[in-house]
Amino acid sequence: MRIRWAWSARRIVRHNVIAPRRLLSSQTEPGRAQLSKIRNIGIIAHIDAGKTTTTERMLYYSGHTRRIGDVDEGSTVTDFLPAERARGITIQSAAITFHWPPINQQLSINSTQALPETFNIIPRSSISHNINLIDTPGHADFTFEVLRSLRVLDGAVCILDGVAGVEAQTEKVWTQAGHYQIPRIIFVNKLDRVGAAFSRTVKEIGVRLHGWPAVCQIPWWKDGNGEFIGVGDAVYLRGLLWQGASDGSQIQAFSLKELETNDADFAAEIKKARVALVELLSERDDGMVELFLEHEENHLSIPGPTIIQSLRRTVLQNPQCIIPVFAGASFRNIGVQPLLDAVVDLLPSPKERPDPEISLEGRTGTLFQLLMGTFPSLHLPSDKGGKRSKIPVEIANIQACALAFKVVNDPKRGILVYVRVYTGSILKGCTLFNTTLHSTERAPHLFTMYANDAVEVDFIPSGQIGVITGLKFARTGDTLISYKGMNMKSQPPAPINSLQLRPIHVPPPVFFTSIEPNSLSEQKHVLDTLAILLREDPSLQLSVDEESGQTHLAGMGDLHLEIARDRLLNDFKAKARIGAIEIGYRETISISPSPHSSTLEKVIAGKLAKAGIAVSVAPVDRMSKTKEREDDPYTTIYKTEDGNHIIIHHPNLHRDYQSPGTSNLPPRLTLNTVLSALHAGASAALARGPLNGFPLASTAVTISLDAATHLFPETTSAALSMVTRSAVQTSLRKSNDESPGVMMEPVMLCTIFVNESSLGSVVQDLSSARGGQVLSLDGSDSLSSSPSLSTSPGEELLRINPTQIYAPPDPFSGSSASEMGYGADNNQRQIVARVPLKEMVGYLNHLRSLTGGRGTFVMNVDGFERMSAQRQREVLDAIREFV
Ligand SMILES: Nc1nc2c(ncn2[C@@H]2O[C@H](COP(=O)(O)OP(=O)(O)OP(=O)(O)O)[C@@H](O)[C@H]2O)c(=O)[nH]1
Repeated sequence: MRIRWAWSARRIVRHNVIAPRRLLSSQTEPGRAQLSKIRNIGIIAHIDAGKTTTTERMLYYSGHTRRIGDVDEGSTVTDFLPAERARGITIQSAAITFHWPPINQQLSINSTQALPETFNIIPRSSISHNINLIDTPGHADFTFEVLRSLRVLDGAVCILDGVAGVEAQTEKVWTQAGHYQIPRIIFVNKLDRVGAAFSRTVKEIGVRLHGWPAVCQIPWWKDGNGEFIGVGDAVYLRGLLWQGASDGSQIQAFSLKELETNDADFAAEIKKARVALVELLSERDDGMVELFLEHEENHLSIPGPTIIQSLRRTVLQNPQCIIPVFAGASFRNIGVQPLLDAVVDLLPSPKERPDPEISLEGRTGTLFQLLMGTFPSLHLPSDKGGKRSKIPVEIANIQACALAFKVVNDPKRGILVYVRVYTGSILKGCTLFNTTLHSTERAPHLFTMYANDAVEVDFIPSGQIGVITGLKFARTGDTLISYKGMNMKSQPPAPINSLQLRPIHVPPPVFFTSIEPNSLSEQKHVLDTLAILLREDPSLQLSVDEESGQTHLAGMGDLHLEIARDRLLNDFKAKARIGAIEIGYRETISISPSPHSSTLEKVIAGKLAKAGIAVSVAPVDRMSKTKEREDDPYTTIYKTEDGNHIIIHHPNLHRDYQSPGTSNLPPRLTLNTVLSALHAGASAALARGPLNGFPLASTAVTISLDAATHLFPETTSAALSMVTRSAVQTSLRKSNDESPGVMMEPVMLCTIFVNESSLGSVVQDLSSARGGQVLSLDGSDSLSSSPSLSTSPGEELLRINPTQIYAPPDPFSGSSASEMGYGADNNQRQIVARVPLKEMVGYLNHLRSLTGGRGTFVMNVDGFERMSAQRQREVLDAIREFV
């Protein structure tokens, strides 16, 4: 029988429904969708696993596009930047909204009506859901793009290439998603390719992703070992056959009985898969044990929807020990509709997610704690004598709180700020306070983004993802608050004005390039464009070299900067010369000279400005051992990614600027503006070291600001910044004159995966030719030392024996352990090593040549390390030669 997908879903529903129910039309306008009918999901995977190809099918089957976009032709919806289309890779996360099942194909329940009692056994996927899909990039250089997206996801689909199996980048992103407690399901894609090995991939899931694969579908090969034509569904006990050369919307469903006549081996394997699935679920879910007993211990008689319920319960467990696995080949249009059903059926709605983490004045807690007035050690002005009213007014006034998780420059609509709302609703035209930039701006227009269409909406409710246009400042990663009574000139009271949703740590950039506008008249356009790039991607950093006047753009990897360069020159048509991409070395000082005091008295913009300061500098590891107290209200500490500390003592100025102590400040200055000025001055001085002009790392600057001697009625923030910069520069020079500083180089923590047979040569190459330090081989010690792949503190990794994992045999390989990739020679080994970044440039090609193309690796910045005099000379000679 040939059927459309939704009809087949209904057929199943009909078999399992207890009471009759009406088919009703549904009101599914996205802004009003009930929270339980929203899925905020991401697609994560290794580069080229097929994320974009799968996304395009999702949009097509959901009815949001009329033709299937093709990555290879450059006609996809989600990869919309010219640079992405040219390279066929995803760089920017794009969030797209669609409905699944399509509204006109659902077994719909009027959303205003109470759900029938039997709802809990109707698959959720019978009813149209609002899916917000975030496509994330797969390349390691864009890991922070992935991290930023992960923060707003409620669930994720991990796509694996059925030929390559679990790859290094997948493992990394999988683990990061685990840190955010994001429930995940897996789609084994590209099963149409020669060399596809479903079974081996399933076993790799168990071993490398540390969860029990729950095989929900098995591949269906024509005549048992021919072309990939469909899947065997272990949940609903049926075969689903896709017709070749069609758009994949026609699927033939075969019952087990039909299959037993036509393809008995396949039917037998589906039954085996069902037995394995029920057994696996019984180990983790009491509900399944009960069902099993209720159905007289017959694995095959348990209804499909109840299996889905059990799977859902296990997927939502934290940590997630069971990983549902689905099969397909998106490019051949096989397997995408059941995957969409699984998204709706198995992944959580926003209300099933843990309360989001926030930070407030450096303390962490959850948003719910804040809203309920139970946030730890929170002091609010309305607290009287330590007694607190139930929900303090400062908290009750929070009308909405959202995370700007992505800023995109759209050629037609201008800057789009993608937000996820966590509480309240963002209303069209409301005033938003940006707690990162401390700026207020209006949100003139709100949109829901469909595949090729933006629909203007009046509000973005809690749990939803939407787009704000017309914002002038908001950057990727900023927290936005709507606050009762706030106008463009006011802001929420402290500490609400410091609220940060799900803050993430971005490591220091380790590559940089110089940018010079072709002419003076081009300068403004170049700088404006750079400002947009930085709003989009705060892991890019911009600085101006004081001596050469050159602008430097720094980033996470060479591809990261290459893309920025492409966007600057090609998308924005900026006319500038861009230098070669180089490694960002640092330098540090060796000794701490005596403290230095300085006063500035100067006419700035026609007005006398006056300020004084006292500073001292020291290498961080040789700082005085008296521990600075972060909660001391008279000391403010900033720590930068480069390992620099800026410690500001302000003895007679209490940090809470609402306290009477602030009366020591000059007119128009608050303590916040004073601290920002000192921080800016010190940071500017640290941007260029006295030894070779590299930025400083691991350097501590201690600033003493005595209100009585350093502040005057004429003190301005510009004067404070200038005097601080010059005093810190003088101290750094003094230190270097007394004992020359040292250069530092970025060192990477690398996790490398190789076959047993190449282990020796890779380790040898790392330790002798590249000056790396091998920290561990496999084993738990490697995991504890590798932040990219480690679990959260206290979390134990599940170690799974692959022979205990059920997977159907691969027709193209034998079933012995060795042929499945678990024999002596093919055994995957993991090496964790610290290696200087310089030695890792172009490493992938070298690794491939050492491992016959099978080795993969991921790396993170582990910090900066002092260089020996010899290495320092070599690097400087190489740089000079290059220049
Ligand atoms: N044979 C086959 N090729 C596929 C399949 N899915 C994707 N491809 C091809 O694999 C290549 C990569 O696909 P993409 O969809 O761009 O992969 P991606 O994961 O989005 O890649 P990035 O955006 O670079 O991370 C393209 O050439 C696709 O045509 C599949 O099911 N079978």
